[in-house]
Amino acid sequence: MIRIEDVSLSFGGIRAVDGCSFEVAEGSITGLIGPNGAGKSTLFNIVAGLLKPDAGRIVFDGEDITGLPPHTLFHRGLVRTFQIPHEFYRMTVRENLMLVPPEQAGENLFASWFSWGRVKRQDADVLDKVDEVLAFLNLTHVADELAGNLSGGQKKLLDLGRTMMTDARMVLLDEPGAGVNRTLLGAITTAIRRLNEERGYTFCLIEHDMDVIAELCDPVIVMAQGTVLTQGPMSEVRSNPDVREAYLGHAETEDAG
Ligand SMILES: Nc1ncnc2c1ncn2[C@@H]1O[C@H](COP(=O)(O)OP(=O)(O)OP(=O)(O)O)[C@@H](O)[C@H]1O
Repeated sequence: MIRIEDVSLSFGGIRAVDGCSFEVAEGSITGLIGPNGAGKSTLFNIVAGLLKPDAGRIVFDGEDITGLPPHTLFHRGLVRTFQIPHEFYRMTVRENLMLVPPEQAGENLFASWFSWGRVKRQDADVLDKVDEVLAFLNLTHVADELAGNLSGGQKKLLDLGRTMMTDARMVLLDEPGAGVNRTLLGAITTAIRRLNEERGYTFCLIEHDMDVIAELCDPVIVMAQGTVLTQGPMSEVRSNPDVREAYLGHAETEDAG
């Protein structure tokens, strides 16, 4: 579904992504792991249209999408989970979901925020879907709570909910488990799995929690020093000595530093 072809990007002298190639197959939940500084987030930002690579290309559904802006990718069904902008914390959970109905606001969340009156007039078309998303994610009981009052895990669920409002097909998730307690982590992994199995979403997710990766992802791509070190099922990746060395080598470097 997505093919990353020999992509490179340097920041000054640092080769953050260095000749990186892999594919995310349609219908998969593909994990992207690797030690700190391996280039995972930079690669995500390239795929999501936030950074342009120095070389290489990104092919989505057979079309070259390299360098296309996020709102164009959004309309093609490629979405990166949103960091909820601070202003949105002063809106309720329900209002946050109402801001991203499929055909308009997600293109530019700030634009929709400034034209809130217009968005509200579309309520009738959107409310059913909002209710469905709230129920799916077990957020109905906090629907009228301000988003800023949610726990970290609930905010991540709301992020997923906003993705669901967009009819996404391919979702890039950046550390869905970071800073989330175990109970809500279970809710998040269940939601990801259900979206994959029941709605056909394809996921590519960066995650440092290996339990989350082992539970959800096949295949797992391991990046180190800007490129792919190895890939395969978690059981294989876990026992690969090169992977261990990449992580340990990094830890030693950090210890030394
Ligand atoms: N905007 C930037 N300017 C300069 N250097 C950057 C920038 N963004 C990333 N880097 C560098 O590029 C390299 C790759 O960083 P990146 O954040 O992509 O790694 P990562 O695998 O996502 O790491 P982590 O797991 O810690 O998030 C690192 O050496 C980082 O310091």
